[in-house]
Amino acid sequence: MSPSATPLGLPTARVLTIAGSDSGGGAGIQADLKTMLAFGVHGMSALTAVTAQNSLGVQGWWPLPEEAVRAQVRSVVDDIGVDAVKTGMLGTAGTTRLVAALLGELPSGVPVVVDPVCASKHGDPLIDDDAVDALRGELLRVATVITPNLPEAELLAGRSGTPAELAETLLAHGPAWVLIKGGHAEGDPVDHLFGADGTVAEFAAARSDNRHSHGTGCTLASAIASRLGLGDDVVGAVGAAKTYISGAVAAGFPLGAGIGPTDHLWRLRAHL
Ligand SMILES: Nc1ncnc2c1ncn2[C@@H]1O[C@H](COP(=O)(O)OP(=O)(O)OP(=O)(O)O)[C@@H](O)[C@H]1O
Ligand SMILES: Cc1ncc(CO)c(N)n1
Repeated sequence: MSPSATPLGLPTARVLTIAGSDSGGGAGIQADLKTMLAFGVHGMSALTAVTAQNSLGVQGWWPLPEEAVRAQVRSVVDDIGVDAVKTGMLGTAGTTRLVAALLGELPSGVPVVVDPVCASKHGDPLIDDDAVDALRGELLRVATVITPNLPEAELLAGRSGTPAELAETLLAHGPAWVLIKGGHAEGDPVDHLFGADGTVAEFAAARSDNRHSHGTGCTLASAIASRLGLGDDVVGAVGAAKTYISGAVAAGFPLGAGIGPTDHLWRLRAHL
């Protein structure tokens, strides 16, 4: 669908990310806004937490006051408006509950992509233990699509199992779609999409042996939100996002001594 087909007939879509900051620039808000730019949409942000983070791991994180999160979301929604929303690191149980409530107040039909971020690529926690219940009990039900990786799907489902079994448990918590990402599995990364309406789809790609894959989850979810904001259906949006993340991982580059970022500009690099 062309960008001129956004709900308000605007030349682009307005997409809001509610997420944490990654000082290293590869994940979080920074990845989200870069991805949105690459998809030609207008990216906006509500910051939930600040992390001190680099290619080696997360050295610390600090939540923002809930009042600040509420004010950022309201400022954007009340004036500029949103065609799609993506959530990432929410950090605390209180912020998770607040964001669920704010998303419940959105005009009906605004797609919401929930990336249930629990840990960084290095396994460093990005969420308090007691926030998992809030994620499962309050955030999933306001989501159009949730995008857990395998460990997150098992944590939220409270069990292990095949992607189909995990998705069945997660769909019971209320999201319309569950996309279980395969980046953590052996072999080529296959992402499995399940709809509450019974739709099942698989998105496969060749595994890139590039280790510089910091922020893949944030990037994929923001790409899905961007395409949904532009009017794609969920299957189309996930397909476009998968193509984008596959190219971005393959082009990821070595910044720092550990896991570097993906290249959000990989499609345009040759033209710069
Ligand atoms: N090495 C790889 N090659 C190609 N695609 C990959 C690779 N690693 C991950 N992906 C893809 O990236 C997307 C994100 O998956 P992943 O499981 O890495 O998410 P994540 O763990 O939430 O990421 P992060 O926590 O780093 O943000 C998926 O579409 C997955 O298939
Ligand atoms: C701020 C932030 N959000 C999400 C992730 C998950 O990759 C990360 N590493 N940092």
